[in-house]
Amino acid sequence: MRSVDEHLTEILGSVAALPPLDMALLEAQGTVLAEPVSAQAPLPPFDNSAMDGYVVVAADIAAASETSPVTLPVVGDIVAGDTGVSAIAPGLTARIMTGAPMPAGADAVIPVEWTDGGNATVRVSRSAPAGNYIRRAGEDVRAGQVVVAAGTRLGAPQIGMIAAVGRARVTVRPRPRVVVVATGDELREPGSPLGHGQIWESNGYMLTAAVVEAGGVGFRQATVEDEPGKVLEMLEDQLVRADAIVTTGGVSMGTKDVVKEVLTGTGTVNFHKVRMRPGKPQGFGLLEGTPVFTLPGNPVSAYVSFQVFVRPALRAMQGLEPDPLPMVSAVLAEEVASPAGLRHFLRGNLSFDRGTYTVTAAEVQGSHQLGSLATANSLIQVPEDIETLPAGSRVDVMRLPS
Ligand SMILES: Nc1nc2c(c(=O)[nH]1)N[C@H]1C(S)=C(S)[C@@H](COP(=O)(O)OP(=O)(O)OC[C@H]3O[C@@H](n4cnc5c(N)ncnc54)[C@H](O)[C@@H]3O)O[C@H]1N2
Ligand code: MOO
Repeated sequence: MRSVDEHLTEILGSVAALPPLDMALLEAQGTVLAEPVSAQAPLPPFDNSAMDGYVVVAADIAAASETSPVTLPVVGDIVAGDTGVSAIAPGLTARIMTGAPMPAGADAVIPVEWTDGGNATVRVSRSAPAGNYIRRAGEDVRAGQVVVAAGTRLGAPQIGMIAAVGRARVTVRPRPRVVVVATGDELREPGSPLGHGQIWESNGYMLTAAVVEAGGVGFRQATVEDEPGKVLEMLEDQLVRADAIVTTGGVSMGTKDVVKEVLTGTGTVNFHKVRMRPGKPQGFGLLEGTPVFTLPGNPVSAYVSFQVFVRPALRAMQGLEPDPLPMVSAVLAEEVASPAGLRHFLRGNLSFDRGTYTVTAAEVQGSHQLGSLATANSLIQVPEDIETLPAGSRVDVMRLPS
């Protein structure tokens, strides 16, 4: 038996970040930036108006008030997108729109609400300091400033930022393409009828969805029978399109545990019992350089194994830190028991009330009981050396992706 940490260390020692690719900005959504993106020019690139109103020389309206407005001749309109050079002489004003460049000579913007909105002349009924409602060049981003650092996952704000500095393409680590393979003669496709002893295939769906949640592209492969030749052939066929392969089922001690049978010693794949529950039987290795994770067949075991071993590896392949799922410290609502010597991952429900996280373990914790996983929002982690934790104890809780 090996520990969870030993197994994870072997995995992380064998996977590498995928080579970077140049991608169109919108295609890169959800990928991880492999280069720092910096601004070629300041943002905003020029001083501009923050309001629809009038540009003035502040000193000209220093005495303006509701009771004694100042009237100025309006010499023109400056709208956003104006490229011509304009200037304002003292004693004059021009109408200006939000985002339009400040004309030379003017040093303040008066919002239209402080005026009578006049066309030929305008009455200004409030004074303003120099700089009023002017957005200065470079006050958002300085020229040369890194706006999105390498290693950042590109969400909507980062994509907006990169476009704002004029870039249409970026160098990113692509999403890892992960082929998910479910094995088992008893498995039938959801949507088809079941005979006695058969069940609908669910791990393939669940793990493909988990791959997507972890930032990868999931390809669910049609179920294969427990026939060694077919399983090996199918796995080898998948290598052309896979950055990683995840299998589920066929790794324990049964006579039909074909994944273990065909992969033991193939490439660098090896099988181990890991000191955890659920998820004890695990296999991992490289097949022609591609990481292969052979997860157990019990649905909750497969899911927990994915979160503990596969997700960190997929993060490393994207050039991210192989962090575990976000963890919080919570108070146990009820006592839990845990097997000696195993790290126990219990399905739980985490809630936050008046500054404290509380977690309640699901009533049933069998590794075949998917029902209690589908209603859980977290996994309580009980360390190997603990057998009982009374209500009120502090525990580490992993939040499941939502
Ligand atoms: N003698 C022993 N028996 C078992 C041991 C052991 O140490 N000694 N370990 C148990 C543990 S722990 C686990 S976990 C399972 C792992 O078994 P396998 O990985 O070989 O998985 P299967 O036997 O193929 O299936 C187990 C269970 O899960 C259901 N299953 C499998 N694939 C799917 C799927 N794609 N969708 C839905 N359900 C699936 C399958 O029907 C079985 O009920 O071994 C224990 N046995
Ligand atoms: O580990 Mo099995 O994964 O306990 O059911």
